[in-house]
Amino acid sequence: MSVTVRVPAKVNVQLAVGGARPDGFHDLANVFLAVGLYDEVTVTPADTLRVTCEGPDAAQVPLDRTNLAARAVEKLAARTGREAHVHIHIDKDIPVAGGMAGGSADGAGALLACDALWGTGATREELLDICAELGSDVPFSLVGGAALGTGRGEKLRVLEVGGTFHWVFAVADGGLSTPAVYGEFDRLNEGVEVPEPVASGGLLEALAKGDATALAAVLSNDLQAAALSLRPSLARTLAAGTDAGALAALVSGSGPTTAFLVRDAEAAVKVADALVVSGTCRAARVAAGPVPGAVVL
Ligand SMILES: C[C@@](CO)(OP(=O)(O)O)[C@H](O)COP(=O)(O)OP(=O)(O)OC[C@H]1O[C@@H](n2ccc(N)nc2=O)[C@H](O)[C@@H]1O
Ligand SMILES: Nc1ncnc2c1ncn2[C@@H]1O[C@H](COP(=O)(O)OP(=O)(O)O)[C@@H](O)[C@H]1O
Repeated sequence: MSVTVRVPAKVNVQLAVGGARPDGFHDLANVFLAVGLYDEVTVTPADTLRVTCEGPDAAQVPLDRTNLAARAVEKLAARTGREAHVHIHIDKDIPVAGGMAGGSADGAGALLACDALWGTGATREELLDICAELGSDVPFSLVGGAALGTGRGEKLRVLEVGGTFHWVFAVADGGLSTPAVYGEFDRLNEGVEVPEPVASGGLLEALAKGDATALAAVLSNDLQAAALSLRPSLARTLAAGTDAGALAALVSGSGPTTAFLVRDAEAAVKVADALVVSGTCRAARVAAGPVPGAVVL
């Protein structure tokens, strides 16, 4: 018997970053939107813990115990007094190290899949606690939809969204390390009093109304300057998307994936084609959101 869970990628429509905390993390006002690009995680009983992965970026995914899906299963097994003896298979469509929380998606997916496989009876709160231990973005991968993440991003408040937003994602060659981008943020802000991160009222209103034009005017990412500093060529990708008619362009989270908000599904195809023709990215993907978080198929 196997259980398969489907988990979406995310884009940060606002990522407000505070100064570095004593524990090395940064306080955030992180407005997440789950979008329809998915990984599927399948767990099957086995003699030992094993991870396999397929998909265009599979070669970049670690298959040892550092894989977030393996770590999630080990944590759930330890908490519920079981052996973590499962084969985890990841069918990966989310770009790796792209600022779209693919590893977090696999962690949340493996957790939910093993919870169902083993019938642990863990509460939603217990599963969210394990997610928060795994990484700042993992709780949102479980919950999906749209949410404001505070603390290091793990404390979630679900947000109402009044419509569907259409996006194009330009996938870059190679990834960017999340700690390296936060480190570059600190370097760029040396000697600066970084303000407390606060969610924008206008942005929450635009989300609630489902108003893409209003959302486009207020999208923001405090990590964008750091990502561009480490990968200056992303400026050309951002320009190619806006030249092609995107309402707005920004780096997705820590990057290097760039995200383009567009008016509708038709505009998405046009902007994606133009991005590919521009030669400024490896691939362009079309997706809409919000979509639900991790679900058992
Ligand atoms: C930037 C964001 C935006 O949603 O995601 P990505 O764009 O990378 O997917 C997140 O903050 C990434 O969350 P996640 O990838 O779960 O990070 P974690 O595993 O918790 O932490 C990895 C490292 O990132 C840095 N980090 C992470 C979160 C945070 N609030 N402050 C930090 O400084 C720390 O250096 C930490 O050691
Ligand atoms: N299941 C997983 N899928 C992808 N990457 C993983 C996974 N488990 C651990 N990792 C590690 O996490 C790093 C960040 O990957 P990912 O979560 O895709 O990007 P990001 O943090 O930019 O959203 C990768 O470079 C990889 O070493």
